[in-house]
Amino acid sequence: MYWVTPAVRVVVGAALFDASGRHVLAARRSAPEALAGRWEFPGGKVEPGETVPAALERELREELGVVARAGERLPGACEVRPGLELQIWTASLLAGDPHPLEDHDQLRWLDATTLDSVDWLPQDRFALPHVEQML
Ligand SMILES: Nc1nc2c([nH]c(=O)n2[C@H]2C[C@H](O)[C@@H](COP(=O)(O)OP(=O)(O)OP(=O)(O)O)O2)c(=O)[nH]1
Repeated sequence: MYWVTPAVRVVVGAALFDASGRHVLAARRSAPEALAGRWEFPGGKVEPGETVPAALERELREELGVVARAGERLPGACEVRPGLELQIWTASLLAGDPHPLEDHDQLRWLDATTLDSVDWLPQDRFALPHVEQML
């Protein structure tokens, strides 16, 4: 008798800070229908063989058209669904202006006073106190 540990796939979301470090980017999902209209940290699934920072930098290029550098992982994680774990990592914007190229229909830079002004996906809320401390 043996047990197989199910593989957990990571979704990485970016707490992307602007050059001043005083604003973080929130993105409003346009799909799928169940998530549309809710706000999240832009990102996506880590591909097999890819590191989490590399996935985060790739996703920000694809989704927002920007060059960003991954920083550190924020404490905690959330199970989006069985086998899928959401981690939030910091990222700094190196080049480009973010545009909602894929998966999102609105972007918003938030500061410490407006961080809670959007309708965050519940799964993302664990990261908000950590992000707030950094703004
Ligand atoms: N990117 C992102 N996804 C999140 C967050 N919070 C959250 O629950 N999710 C969920 C939504 C999706 O079910 C899943 C990520 O899927 P995704 O569609 O963004 O991933 P992906 O770009 O790699 O897309 P695909 O390979 O499935 O086409 O995680 C978040 O802050 N950022």
